[in-house]
Amino acid sequence: MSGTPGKISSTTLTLDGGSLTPTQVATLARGAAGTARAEPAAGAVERMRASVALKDSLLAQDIPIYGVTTGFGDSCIRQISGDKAHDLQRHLVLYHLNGVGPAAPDEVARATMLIRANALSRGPSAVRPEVVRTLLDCLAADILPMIPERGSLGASGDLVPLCYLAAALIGEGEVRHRGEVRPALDALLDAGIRPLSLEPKEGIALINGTSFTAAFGVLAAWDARELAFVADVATAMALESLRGNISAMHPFVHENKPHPGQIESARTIRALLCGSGLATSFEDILTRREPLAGRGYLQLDDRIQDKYSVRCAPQIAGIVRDMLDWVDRWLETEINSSSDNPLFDTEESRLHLGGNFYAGHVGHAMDSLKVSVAGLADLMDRQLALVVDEKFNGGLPPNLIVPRSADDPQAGLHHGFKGMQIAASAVTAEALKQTGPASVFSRSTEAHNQDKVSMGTIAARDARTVGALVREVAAIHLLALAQAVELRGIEYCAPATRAVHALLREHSAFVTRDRRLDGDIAAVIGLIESGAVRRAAGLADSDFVTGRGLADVVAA
Ligand SMILES: N[C@@H](Cc1ccccc1)C(=O)O
Repeated sequence: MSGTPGKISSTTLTLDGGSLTPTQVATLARGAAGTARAEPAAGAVERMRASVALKDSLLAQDIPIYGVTTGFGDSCIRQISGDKAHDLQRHLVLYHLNGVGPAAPDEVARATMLIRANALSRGPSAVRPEVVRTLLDCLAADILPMIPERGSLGASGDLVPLCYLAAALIGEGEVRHRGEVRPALDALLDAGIRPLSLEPKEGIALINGTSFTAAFGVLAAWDARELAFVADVATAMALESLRGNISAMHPFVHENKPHPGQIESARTIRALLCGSGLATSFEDILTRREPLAGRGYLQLDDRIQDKYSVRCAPQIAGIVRDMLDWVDRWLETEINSSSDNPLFDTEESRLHLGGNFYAGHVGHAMDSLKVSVAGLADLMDRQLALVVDEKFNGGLPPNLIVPRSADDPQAGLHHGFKGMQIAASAVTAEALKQTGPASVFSRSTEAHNQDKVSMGTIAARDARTVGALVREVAAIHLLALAQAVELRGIEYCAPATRAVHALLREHSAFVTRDRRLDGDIAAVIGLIESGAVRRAAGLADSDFVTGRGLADVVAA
């Protein structure tokens, strides 16, 4: 992950089509409404003007320009006269307004707008700078297209979803403006934004691209990074809860299998457990053990190594970290591309016809990412199963609720965290179910012009959904872990896990008797999503976005 967005809300991003980072997109998309400011770079404005001039000169020569003076897709065999070119763009937008499903959340709409504006700022799409400016003015005014989530093949671009963006810019249909649904035209006029009238090529340039898919992808990847960290926090707290063995996190182990993400997870867990009186080690176990003393067999009191969901946790969370390395690189390339067709080469004065609207890279990245992220839910659900179960939790009370004495009238009534673990298992199954690949489901469509498509939009939407489900599992798990470490004695916890426990306790009281916990879960989901859990564990936003790890910060 590259880029240093700092406080984007107080600055204006400059878009040149080549230097936007996923971090900038995620930060801007998730910032406060109306703070998303960006403008095209001077060089971008020049390039856009040059490609418009080339387009105009080719138009004047009656050369058939795909999507400008020809029909779309398979209908490219029909040329129309230049005087119909304006109307053609309008038809294009109208006949794709056929999306289905719920409207994409605001953060997705914002990310889509920023990514599309950046893509058009590269230059070869032959759109006027006004188009990019209008798009960015809407973003700054928080006028967001209502984009139905379903209907894109992720190839031929996100034609259907991006038409909703194009429609908003021309003042058609409805938008969400600071949370309120209203006619696009009213919102534009109120904000002092003149609706666009599309010039030839501008409609297809707006919609023939991967920006909606990439928006989901960037946000899913951002969530995955946060969740990898939260999984390490959970592992540290599970290890304390179970009085587990930190030796599995020793640098020697990980230097001998040096996947960087695995090393980073192990370092993070070690940093989180620094000063813990609950984590044990192989050396501790040796000092406690009774000598074999010539006997042929000895039942050991301690497990010398933990079950996989604790011992292999860095090898599991590390996969997400390592995967993000290449996923972020692919996303960064995608959002800094002309995902459009046709493209205008102003240096050679040539028109190029190609297939950059194919979202295959994002699709494959997301199909992989969602598998590894769902694996975190599986990991945490298994840890939780150990922590709540009196058969495995090393002396913690059954279901993490202190049993009443037999003569207490309430004895045997309380079930504590039993229901929480059931819910976590159900949500884990749902996350795992969502991991079926989308990119393998290519369908030949549109008169077999689009006879191989990416389905990247579905993959990216799945990946974001999986992230949300994993967050739910993590929230349930963290609540149980807060209970477990408190039962062990919070004073024995490491400072970092104690700080996480303190944050959780601000939102959820220790469970002394059966009570509903759904509100507590919702609160902790918010804490994970906003980065509050990570910050409590000691990793600030400024370090996180620049890729520094907890161990680097602690060592500094
Ligand atoms: N992506 C298609 C464009 C297209 C637009 C609208 C409908 C169909 C196809 C292409 O460039 O070939």
